[in-house]
Amino acid sequence: SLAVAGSLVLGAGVATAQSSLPATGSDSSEWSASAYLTDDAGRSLILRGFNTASSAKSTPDGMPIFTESDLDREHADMGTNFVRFLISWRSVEPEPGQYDQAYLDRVEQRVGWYAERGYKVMLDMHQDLYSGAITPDGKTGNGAPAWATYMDGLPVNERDSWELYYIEPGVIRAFDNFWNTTGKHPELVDHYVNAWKAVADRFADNETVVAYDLMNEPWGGSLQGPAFEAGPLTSMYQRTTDAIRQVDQDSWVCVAPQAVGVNQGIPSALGTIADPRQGARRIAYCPHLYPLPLDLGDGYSGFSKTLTDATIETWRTSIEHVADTVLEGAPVILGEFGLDTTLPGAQDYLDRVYTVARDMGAGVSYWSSDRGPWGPYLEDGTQTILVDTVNKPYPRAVAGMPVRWSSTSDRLDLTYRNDPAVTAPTEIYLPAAGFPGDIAVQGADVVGWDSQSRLLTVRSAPDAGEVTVTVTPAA
Ligand SMILES: CN(C)c1ccc(C(=O)NC[C@H]2N[C@H](CO)[C@@H](O)[C@@H]2O)cc1
Repeated sequence: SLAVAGSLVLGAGVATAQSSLPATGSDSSEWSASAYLTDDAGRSLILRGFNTASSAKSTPDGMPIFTESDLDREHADMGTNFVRFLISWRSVEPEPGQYDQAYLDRVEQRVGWYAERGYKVMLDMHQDLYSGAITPDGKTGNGAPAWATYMDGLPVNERDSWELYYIEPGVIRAFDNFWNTTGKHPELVDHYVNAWKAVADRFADNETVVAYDLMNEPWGGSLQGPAFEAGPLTSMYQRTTDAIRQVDQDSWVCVAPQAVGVNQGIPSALGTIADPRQGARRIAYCPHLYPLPLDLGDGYSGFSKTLTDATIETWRTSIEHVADTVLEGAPVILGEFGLDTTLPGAQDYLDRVYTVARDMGAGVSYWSSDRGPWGPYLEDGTQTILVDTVNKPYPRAVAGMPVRWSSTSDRLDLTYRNDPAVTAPTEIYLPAAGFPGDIAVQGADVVGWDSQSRLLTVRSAPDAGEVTVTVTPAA
């Protein structure tokens, strides 16, 4: 048990340091963050977690191959607080107009796992290649149900790499019918909109579900670029937002640009989305980042690194234009980024992207938690470099607007403009690796320390204005 006397937390070795500490040289980069998702207490959320999981694309019950003990391990090893949880239209609406409540029960059970561990959840209506129905074995694509898959008899030839199925005639036609580019199937987007409404109706009052990611990596079929993004994609997003708001006023609606090109840094032509809710908009922007040079296999080294760095900068400019201007100051969640962690320079790439995301104020859901060299654990459970990369001190929930923060393995510096209307404390994760013993806090009063979840909570005076908190191991 903890006895809290003033700003000292007795019995847990956490003290408010008196001496002034030199600021660490944090990695220089341009800070641009201006918007965050907030929790029910009004705190700015800094979200760090994974996509869970690609395995859900093919399981009969639509659930990821990811157990509650897998989540316990992720939480204990990395202190994550967020998940982009993959759901699918085929599972929500297995037959036209019939919503599978047993499936939503399974989703709600997983959401409960995350809730019990202090996570926030974004539900991702995931598709790749439109549907499992594009090939007879059902193993190539995922997302749409078979009844919504109209290829009009056009072929889907076998391809060596999965991405190339996107340009197969049958797949392009399935997308063209979904977007009603053919003029033959206006009902498909109607169904998609209403499937989302059914999901939102289930989770509207669940404070753990903080956002809905309306479509994974949209593809326009024969419509590409502005004709697609500013046309049927923006229209579907608006219709879905309007439908969700009929049942859920408070969850964030997250919209993503088309994947091809924008994942690699090309500007998006997505149109604005109006939010009919009472009060401030709750539209977020959820792009992905996959620099093309990294796909060529040279890793993050040499000329590939030069090109990748250029991609990251152009990508950031493009993302911030859409978030700040088109979507009127929308918070950003980097819905996906990742690489084979065994590639040369992988550690530097991971550090670079997490730094850029920090400075953009972006949440991050790494692709993905699935076992293998891309993820935190190999098939046999061995850790990859990702575990120590993610397992760093970070502020998870801030009682105001973050101005800047940085951390190393054994130090965290956070400056924020205190919001006197937010009474909940600021919450900071401190890994045992860097904080094995007593903890020193400068610049704020310690409210509590939870040694199980390794969460430090601190509070400033309501009139504190701009606050700088520094947390280090006690001398
Ligand atoms: C041609 N098109 C439309 C295309 C090509 C490649 C990707 C992709 O690699 N995406 C990156 C990762 N995202 C998915 C899951 O959302 C993963 O399977 C990919 O590795 C997307 C679309």
